[in-house]
Amino acid sequence: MGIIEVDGLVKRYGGHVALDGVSFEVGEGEIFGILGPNGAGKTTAVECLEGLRAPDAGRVRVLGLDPRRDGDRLRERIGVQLQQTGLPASIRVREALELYASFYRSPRDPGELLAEWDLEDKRRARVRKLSGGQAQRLHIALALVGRPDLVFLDEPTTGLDPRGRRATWELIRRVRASGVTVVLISHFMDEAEELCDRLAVFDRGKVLASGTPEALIEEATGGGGRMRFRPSAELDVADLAGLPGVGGVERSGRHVVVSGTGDFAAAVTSALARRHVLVADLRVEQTSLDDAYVALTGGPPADAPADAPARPSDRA
Ligand SMILES: Nc1ncnc2c1ncn2[C@@H]1O[C@H](COP(=O)(O)OP(=O)(O)OP(=O)(O)O)[C@@H](O)[C@H]1O
Repeated sequence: MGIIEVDGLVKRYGGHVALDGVSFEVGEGEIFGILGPNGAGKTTAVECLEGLRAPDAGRVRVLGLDPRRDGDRLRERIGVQLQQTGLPASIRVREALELYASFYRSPRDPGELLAEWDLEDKRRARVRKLSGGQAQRLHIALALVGRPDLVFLDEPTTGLDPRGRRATWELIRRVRASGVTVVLISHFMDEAEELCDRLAVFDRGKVLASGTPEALIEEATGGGGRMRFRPSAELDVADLAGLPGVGGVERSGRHVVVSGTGDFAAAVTSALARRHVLVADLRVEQTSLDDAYVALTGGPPADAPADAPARPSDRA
């Protein structure tokens, strides 16, 4: 049985269909990603899971409970990271954790959470004075106070610098390692590929695809990768197009870009060697979740911040 089971979920706002027969399942101990462009229905789906919205049709079970009927019991066992906590602006970090702890029968020790989320130095700081990264970490710590079995993290690394993002990824992995199932809403494809065991791509109220990042990449793009290089001598690109596994060859300025599957890179390398052509600036990239997302939704994440870190490529 899944920790979350969603089958044929429909939610309308007036005449607008926000969720149009959504189905997916989340297994125990997974980090499950919910991806999709703005307005795809991600928040609406998560709100239905948390019992905050009543579905118009379909079946939703979270930890074996019906979120609408058993909302109180469910909320004792889930943690929700909110972008805005609605905390009084003058409250201090430690007080916020103590306040949240008071809502639960057997809460985590606030001091332990301060240490775990690197907020010890800030325990007496007012919440409104925290930096973006510190506030983000506090919001996650608050979601964990009640020892949840399942936690919903909404864009947990938005606004963090690259080091902060990696540190947060590590902590999210630790949350999972402690036995908590994680549902992660994200616009960052590198983050989803790095962290998620499985994920669902939403678009216009439907789930376009779900599965492991690897399966999604394979399904949406056929897998494979791209090779980009600058040849040392004139090269007839048509010669490369017929090699085994090669799907496409194009010129990009002085560079040649070859895409393909299987052992295409080895075939291209030996063809070049036979023609005594050397390569410079060689870069080989595996097809990424970003490519799969673009293939599925027809565009990049609509609101991915312009300074979103580029996906690291495998440089040969
Ligand atoms: N309370 C509401 N009343 C009317 N329409 C709403 C309401 N909430 C959301 N919608 C609409 O439902 C659709 C799905 O919205 P939702 O917030 O679930 O998308 P999302 O995928 O979370 O988007 P984002 O990435 O921007 O947060 C959108 O078209 C949105 O405008």
